[in-house]
Amino acid sequence: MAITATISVPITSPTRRSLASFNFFQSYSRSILATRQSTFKYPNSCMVASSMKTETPAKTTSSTSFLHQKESGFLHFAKYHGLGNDFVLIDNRDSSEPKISSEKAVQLCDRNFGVGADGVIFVLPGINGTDYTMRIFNSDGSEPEMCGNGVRCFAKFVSQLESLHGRHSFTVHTGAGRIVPEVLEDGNVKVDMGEPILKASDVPTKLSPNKDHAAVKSEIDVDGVIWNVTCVSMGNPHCVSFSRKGVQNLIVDELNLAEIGPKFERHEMFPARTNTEFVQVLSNSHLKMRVWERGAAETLACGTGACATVVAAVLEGRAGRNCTVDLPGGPLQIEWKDEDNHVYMTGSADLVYYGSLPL
Ligand SMILES: N[C@@H](CCC[C@H](N)C(=O)O)C(=O)O
Repeated sequence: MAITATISVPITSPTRRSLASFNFFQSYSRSILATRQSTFKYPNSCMVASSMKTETPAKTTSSTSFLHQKESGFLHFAKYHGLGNDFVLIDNRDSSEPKISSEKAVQLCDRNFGVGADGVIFVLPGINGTDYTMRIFNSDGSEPEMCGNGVRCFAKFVSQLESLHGRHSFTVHTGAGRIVPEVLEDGNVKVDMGEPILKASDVPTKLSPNKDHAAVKSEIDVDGVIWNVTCVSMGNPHCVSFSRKGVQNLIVDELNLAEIGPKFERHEMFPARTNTEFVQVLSNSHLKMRVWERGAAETLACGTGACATVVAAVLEGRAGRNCTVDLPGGPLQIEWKDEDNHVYMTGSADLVYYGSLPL
């Protein structure tokens, strides 16, 4: 099969993983049409959502951009990552149905035979009064309700599509309800992730509630080992563990996630499967976390997981409401605010490259 792919690489140096993806194109393409470009091109905006808030909303007037190419038969995408949790982003603003199927998303996410990513994210028209809708397929093709690193990447992608600069925010409809990302002056993204769901049956978990309808520091038998877990939903389900029988504070680097992660993910106590966070407390405001994601295996970071971790740490009395969470891919700042019960996540989201593939 003759495949023609184009890639535009931003001036920032690509990560180890993106180089792998770049190599994929090199080996699979009969011709590579585009190489490095030294500046981003910000196109004219074709759709700016009504409730979008911008401070100093400067719009450039440069004519075309890679992302606005519309040849039929080609899928144009941007590859982004949030702390190494990487995604293929697709501009789907002209239709409320995703441009590709979940099966195709699985192929794209394959790190050997595809682009390579933890998920595929679509920017769709807003519903219920929001500016946009975000949908996502995990790398196994399942569709989660929400993705924290993904929504930061989504925000940066929308900023590029709409040529927005300076500080600005917009509303995003997700399976977890209305989420509000705000792109900050320094390029980081702060996201109002809404309220955590603690009622055990809503997480969902079959573990018996033991504190205000929530499962907090509950015992669970995973293949003969007794772990303590607190279950939290950030729209998607999380099971957070700081300890297991005989070990009061986990040393997360010692854990074999490839072995234990799948056993949590498909444990009978989690009817919708679960994401699992393994957490080491470094101080009252500093946590170290590794994650086994539902539908995506171990990833370098998980935004909803970091939020669930801070909520669980507060519920177990292990840390305060404002924490830095160190993930294998880098840090996230998480605050569970007392005043409004919302969780706020701040972190980076970076463009890796643009690409095209035949559909
Ligand atoms: N990595 C994401 C979470 C993605 C969804 C998750 N795998 C699920 O199935 O719930 C994040 O940053 O939150």
